[in-house]
Amino acid sequence: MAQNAPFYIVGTMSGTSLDGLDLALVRYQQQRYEIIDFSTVEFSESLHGDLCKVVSETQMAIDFFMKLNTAYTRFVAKSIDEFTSQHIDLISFSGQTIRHLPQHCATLQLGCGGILSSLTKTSVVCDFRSQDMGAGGQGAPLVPFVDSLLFADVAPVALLNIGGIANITYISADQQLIAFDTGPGNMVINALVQKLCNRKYDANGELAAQGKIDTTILQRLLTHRYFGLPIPKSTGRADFGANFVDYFLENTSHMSVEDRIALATELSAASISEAINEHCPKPGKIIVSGGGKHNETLMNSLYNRLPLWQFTPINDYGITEDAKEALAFAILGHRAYIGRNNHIPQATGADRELILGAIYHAGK
Ligand SMILES: Nc1ncnc2c1ncn2[C@@H]1O[C@H](COP(=O)(O)OP(=O)(O)OP(=O)(O)O)[C@@H](O)[C@H]1O
Ligand SMILES: CC(=O)N[C@H]1[C@@H]2OC[C@@H](O2)[C@@H](O)[C@@H]1O[C@H](C)C(=O)O
Repeated sequence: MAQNAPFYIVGTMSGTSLDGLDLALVRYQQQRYEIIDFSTVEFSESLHGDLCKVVSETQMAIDFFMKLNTAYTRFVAKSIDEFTSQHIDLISFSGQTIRHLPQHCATLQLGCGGILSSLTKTSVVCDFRSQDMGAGGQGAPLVPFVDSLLFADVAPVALLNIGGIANITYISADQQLIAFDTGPGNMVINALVQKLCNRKYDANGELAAQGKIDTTILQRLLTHRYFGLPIPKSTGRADFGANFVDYFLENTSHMSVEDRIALATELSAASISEAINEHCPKPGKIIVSGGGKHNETLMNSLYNRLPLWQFTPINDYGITEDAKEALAFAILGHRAYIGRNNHIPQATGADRELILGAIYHAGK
């Protein structure tokens, strides 16, 4: 291939919110990555139901799991096929995390890169997390590598992604990087809204805006073990899934729906801002991405709690806020494919720098 010929990558991301599959078509040319197209494909009702089941049950039949693994992979293949008519050189497949137990050196993503490669007749990079874990890392977060590639010039800067789980990358003026998951982003809010209002999420934070925050219970919730752990650290449903939501509901049974959702929203804002105040020494720009950016009540609380930080739209850097993680995986996968480093060990606690991702070549 001519050295300056464009190389097209599809990055996939389906995160802890289980709201669908994000796809970014990314062009790599002259050492630059550019998003050409982006789409979110909602899971079908039956796939969504099965995914919810698999992430919430502790025991499950192996046949159910295996069939779901293939069904999810077929869904990804079909979604990519319908997403673009552009010839694709590489798919970078993040998989769907269904369990994350870093203390046991265990993280499990649904999705089979080999099947995806055969179905799409395209090379696939997948399984980004396991090698990092084997080297003593948390297996997450991995996007900080991309943050450092794209945003080191504007340091001091914090990149905050508010998905189901919220995570932060901080790059200091002297280019030191720290990164970790701060705790719940939308995960607890979504669970409450789904349980109490039969809606998917609190659109624009409107329910939370009508509630009052019980600061005593908020302080109690902030004593959760995870918030006190040292960094680097990562989390997921094991910490903030069904068990935590049950605990939350028990402690707030006297409260109105709006007050409960306001409290869950404030828990996210408080845990994010306390983590930033504790670990990010010098305020600078803060660039927010992920679906939580659309929750105005959550964002207003962050603006109030972080007055010294300069909130800057990620769109100023040519990236739409919903597309960032899919773009990031496109970049991680492409780097693996061309044999270049795509890993920052201090973000995960790994003991060495690696090139993360397993590669399935498409064949002729
Ligand atoms: N208009 C909106 N108002 C409020 N919240 C919204 C809105 N749009 C999206 N969200 C929230 O954002 C969530 C999706 O965010 P996102 O796609 O970034 O998460 P994810 O990638 O699944 O999670 P993670 O980054 O933890 O893997 C939705 O489930 C919802 O809670
Ligand atoms: C194990 C896992 O899938 N972790 C996700 C999750 O979603 C957000 C947060 O928790 C982050 O640690 C990670 O995803 C991002 C994309 C990452 O690896 O950087």
